[in-house]
Amino acid sequence: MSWVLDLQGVTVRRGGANILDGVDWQVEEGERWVVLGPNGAGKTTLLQIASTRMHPTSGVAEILGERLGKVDVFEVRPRIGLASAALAELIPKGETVRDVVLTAAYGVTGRWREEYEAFDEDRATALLSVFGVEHLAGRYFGTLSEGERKRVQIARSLMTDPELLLLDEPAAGLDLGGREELVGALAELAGDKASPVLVLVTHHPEEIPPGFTHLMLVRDGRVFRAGAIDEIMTAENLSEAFGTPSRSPTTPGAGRRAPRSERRPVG
Ligand SMILES: Nc1ncnc2c1ncn2[C@@H]1O[C@H](COP(=O)(O)OP(=O)(O)OP(=O)(O)O)[C@@H](O)[C@H]1O
Repeated sequence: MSWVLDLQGVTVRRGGANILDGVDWQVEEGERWVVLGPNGAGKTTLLQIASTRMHPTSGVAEILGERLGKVDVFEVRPRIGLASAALAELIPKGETVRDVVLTAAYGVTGRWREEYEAFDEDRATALLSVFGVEHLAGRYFGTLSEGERKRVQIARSLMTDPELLLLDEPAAGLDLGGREELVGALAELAGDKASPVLVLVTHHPEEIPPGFTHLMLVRDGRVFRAGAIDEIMTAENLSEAFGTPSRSPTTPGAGRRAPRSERRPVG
């Protein structure tokens, strides 16, 4: 079996503490994962490993069949799409939206002297159109609303036609309407068989779009529960992972997935 992600005993040690602690995680072709957990649980660190931006202190991480530490990460990165706040900060505010997407073809932020083919230009335009922001192609990235920026970032993350797409809190900073729209766009992505393997990091259960198949709950740098989303998404598991009293985690109007023990039979 060739896994898209295969982490075995992955530990990351920083400042005298294990911020990831013995993480085992296997992701297969076609799966759509949500990584959910409270602030500071280690979700972003996990994506840093999965995106080859960080190496484990101990343990083994294989990404798209390549073992971290034994592969030139710059060869693997074009196969991985990433949208995160840290990456967004690197995008120059005076870059046009079209170039924000286009420059992903070279894995850079900020257009300089690279030459792009007509094919690249067409793909960038098509991706902006998929996320409903093609009318913003000529605008400067710094002038966009937060919701528009998120859509542009996801379009950018798909530019290299990646095999694995990692989204770190894509709905952070959005108002309710913006979040609803983004969740809808992610649901479409999840439902499209041509989409890459998806990993969505969030700490809000109500931001989980329909179509996601697997859930990992992280707590204190460890995998608390992981598996098929319908099995793991229970009120008990969520309250234990978040250390909160058991209650529905969904908010009115936003909820897509009530936890299993709270769903009512239909009909
Ligand atoms: N370089 C570092 N040195 C020391 N501690 C670190 C370092 N990087 C991260 N941490 C700590 O590791 C823990 C996990 O951080 P991480 O950003 O992965 O959590 P997270 O689950 O993504 O949190 P959030 O939901 O708040 O974004 C946090 O307590 C953070 O302070």
